[in-house]
Amino acid sequence: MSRLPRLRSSSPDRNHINSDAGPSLPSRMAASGSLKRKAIMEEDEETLDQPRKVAAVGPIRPSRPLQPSRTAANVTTTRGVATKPLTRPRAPTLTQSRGMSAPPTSLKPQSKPTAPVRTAPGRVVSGSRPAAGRAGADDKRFNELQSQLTSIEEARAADAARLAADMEAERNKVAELQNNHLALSRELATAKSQELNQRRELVHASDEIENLKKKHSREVMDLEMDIKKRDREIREVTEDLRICRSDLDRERETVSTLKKTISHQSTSHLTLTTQNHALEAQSTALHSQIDVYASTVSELTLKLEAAQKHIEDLKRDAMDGELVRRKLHNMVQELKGNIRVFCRVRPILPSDIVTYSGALSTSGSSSSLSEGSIDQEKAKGELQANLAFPDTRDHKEIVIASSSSSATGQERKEVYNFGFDRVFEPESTQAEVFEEISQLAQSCTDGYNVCIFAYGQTGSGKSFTMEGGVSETNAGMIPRAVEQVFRVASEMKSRGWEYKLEGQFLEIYNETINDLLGKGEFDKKKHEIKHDSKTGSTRVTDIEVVTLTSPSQVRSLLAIAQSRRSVAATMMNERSSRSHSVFTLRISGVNVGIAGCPGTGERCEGSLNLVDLAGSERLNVSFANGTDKERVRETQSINKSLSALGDVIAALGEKGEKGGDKHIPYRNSKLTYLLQNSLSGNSKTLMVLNLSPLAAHLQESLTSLRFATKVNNTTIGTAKKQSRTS
Ligand SMILES: Nc1ncnc2c1ncn2[C@@H]1O[C@H](COP(=O)(O)OP(=O)(O)OP(=O)(O)O)[C@@H](O)[C@H]1O
Repeated sequence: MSRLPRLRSSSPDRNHINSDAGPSLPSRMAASGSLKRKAIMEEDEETLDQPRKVAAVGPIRPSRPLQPSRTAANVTTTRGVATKPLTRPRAPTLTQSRGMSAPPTSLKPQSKPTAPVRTAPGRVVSGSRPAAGRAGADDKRFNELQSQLTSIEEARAADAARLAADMEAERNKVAELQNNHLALSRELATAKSQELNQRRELVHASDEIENLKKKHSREVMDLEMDIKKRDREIREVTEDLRICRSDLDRERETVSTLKKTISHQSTSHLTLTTQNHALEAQSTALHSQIDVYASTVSELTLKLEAAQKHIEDLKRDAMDGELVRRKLHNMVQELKGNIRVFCRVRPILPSDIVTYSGALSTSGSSSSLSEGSIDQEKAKGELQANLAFPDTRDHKEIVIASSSSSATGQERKEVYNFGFDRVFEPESTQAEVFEEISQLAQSCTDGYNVCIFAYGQTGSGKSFTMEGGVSETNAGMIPRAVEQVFRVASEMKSRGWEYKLEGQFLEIYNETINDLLGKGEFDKKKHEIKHDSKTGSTRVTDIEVVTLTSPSQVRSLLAIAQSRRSVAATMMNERSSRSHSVFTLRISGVNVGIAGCPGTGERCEGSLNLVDLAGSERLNVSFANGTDKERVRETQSINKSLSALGDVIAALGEKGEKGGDKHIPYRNSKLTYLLQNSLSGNSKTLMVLNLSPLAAHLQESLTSLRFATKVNNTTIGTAKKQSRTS
């Protein structure tokens, strides 16, 4: 049996297959860059290395079928690999012809028997026997051989025929196999191309799977996020639901409440409907009444219009009346005298009893003199000067009696009688004093300059009169005047006037001005007095001018001034006694009118100067030894300014009497220069003479009384005052 040569596929062929399958494969691998795909490709290659059923067919050359005519010896593979030759059919074994190893190719009679016949390579038929002896045997033998040969030939022919038939059969088989092979090759090619396609599809599928995986992971992430979002939403919705439920519960409660209310209201509604019907009936009745009233109203409206017109006329009359009142008030003040003098005697104080206990004839220590006790009253009687107030109706007189010893030793009694515009006894209250002063405060709001002095020796009650004590009843002239001005300003609003109030507070110490309301260091700033001749106003440079909004504010300003003065005081020197203090309240008003009645635009500017003068005692009384130079200087300065004040008032009096261009020595002191505009012209001046009730101060009191009388006899303007002196 011949076998088909086994054709193995070599690695180049595999490469060929691979190259057929894959010129695009590596590039795809490179393009994808995917390790996984590479692994798949390696796996593919390994799969290709596996032995296959079709590999025995040989390399894929479908276009070259096997050649049936090629002998086994000549058969080689296309790659030069030798294949086994087809097996030659074996001839029947010849037992007689041992030397013949192979049959002759053709059977021909030999013409030269001597010649060795080479039947087969290496074998030679020998012809060395003698031809004669052996001719018959040879012929016989030859014949035998010939017959044998013939039979061999025949056998051989038969074998050849059989062989040819076998060959033919083999060829047929080969052809069939080749056909099969071709068919299989085609199938293989088809299968390979399918495989390639499948591989491509596989790669595509891998890519797609990869993409799908990515997409899937993205989708999974999206889904997870979505789930989280949904979870959040669910939580929110749950929270909303919870809130909604609670809202719903509340709403349910509200609804039930409302239902109850509705049921109540429907009941009320029914009641109201009934009432409404009743009211409608009433309304109809009222409508008819309204008609009656409407006619009445129209009548009243006419009357009201007439009344309003009348009111406006009255308002106009009132404003005109206000002008008349001002004029009359001023005339009254002028008639009273533009310089007036009040005298006020303070009561004896417990401190006086302590101070002058040595002078008491009655025994007993000062500590035993409790207030209101008989001893104290007795002591007061002893200490008190002989003062009398005979004018019990008009309170205009004060009489002082004194006794002195003459050179001959005779006791001489003297009586001094003084008359003033008003004399206040020790029991007089602050309110009573102010009642007389309040008219001057009124003049101030009418646009006049007013000046009120408190004059007297140290401890006579000047500060008490001007500033007063802490309590309401003890409030002095300054807070009361301010309060009055505020009250008048607010009352005047109804008459069409609007006021602005400003205040300043200064002291004159040793002819130097100090700002008691200033914020800087006390006693350091230099201030100058400036007069405006056109407006008649006076201004002090660098002085703190405070806009006043309420009386309480003025009280706190007084406290500030007091504290600044206390800082400047020394143990030896009570500042308030040694300096003049001047509180100035400036009032500016404009007539803006009232509703329905336009203002006249009239303006007025007035000022109220409340002056607490320094102690008026004489130098030799205060400082008998006169060693303290500073205090001597203070006293000289005080005396100078007080005498300058007296000179100015006297000059004004002379001018009033005689007229003409009498020189008024305002510039002789800071005090008179400061008060220049408040002492002259249309100004009104009041001097409050404060007296000590003590007998010990009698001489000082008499000096003060004489000075005050001099002032009281002075006339400024039209009115002239009379006075009586002893
Ligand atoms: N009318 C009065 N009623 C009750 N106490 C008075 C009266 N007048 C003065 N005093 C008291 O007398 C004392 C001395 O008064 P005040 O300080 O006012 O005198 P002064 O003249 O201002 O003295 P100085 O010149 O030292 O300032 C104070 O304690 C005061 O309270």
